[in-house]
Amino acid sequence: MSALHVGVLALQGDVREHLRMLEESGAEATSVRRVGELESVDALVVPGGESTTIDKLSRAFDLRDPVRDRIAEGMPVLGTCAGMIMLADRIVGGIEGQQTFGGIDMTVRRNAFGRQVDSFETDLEVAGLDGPLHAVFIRGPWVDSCGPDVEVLATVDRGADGVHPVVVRQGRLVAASFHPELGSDHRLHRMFVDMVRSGV
Ligand SMILES: NC(=O)CC[C@H](N)C(=O)O
Repeated sequence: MSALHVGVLALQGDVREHLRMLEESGAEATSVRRVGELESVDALVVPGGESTTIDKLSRAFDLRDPVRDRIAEGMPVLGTCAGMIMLADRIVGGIEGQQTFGGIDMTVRRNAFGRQVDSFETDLEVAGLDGPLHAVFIRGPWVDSCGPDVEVLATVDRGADGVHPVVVRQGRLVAASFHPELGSDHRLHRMFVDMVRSGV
């Protein structure tokens, strides 16, 4: 089996943790900071961190358009937390002028879980995974609305605040509101690596 090269966008955020998770899931993982590095990978992870910073740096490093082009060509991408925001076609609660790579027909709400509970952990049922996934949310977004081509793989029930998608997939783009790179559960990374390997 030939090696699968998965990059982690290394402008800001949880880069090292994703590299480790990907390696432990059977991929060869490298950080991506330059266009040449982007060209050498089969798939990309956009980590959690701060979406406004990732947006600004991606433009400063001339990576924004190349990432958008690769997404348009079908490169698989896993976006987590701020990375989910970067994959959204639309944002609520962004700062003035904030841009995304886009690709998933959804509107995400930044810092959606509110001040009291902006960081919390829960056990999530995720479609396709065997048993609940322990999910760490750190000022994460949720999906306010999404188009018909978006598959919702997990939701969180916030009681009076409603039920909101927190893991979604559209084609070869997967986005999660939380931080699957924290802890020791590799199943979301493995699902992504398997998806990239199988080419569907
Ligand atoms: N942990 C995270 O990635 C937080 C995301 C952050 N609130 C943002 O808007 O980018």
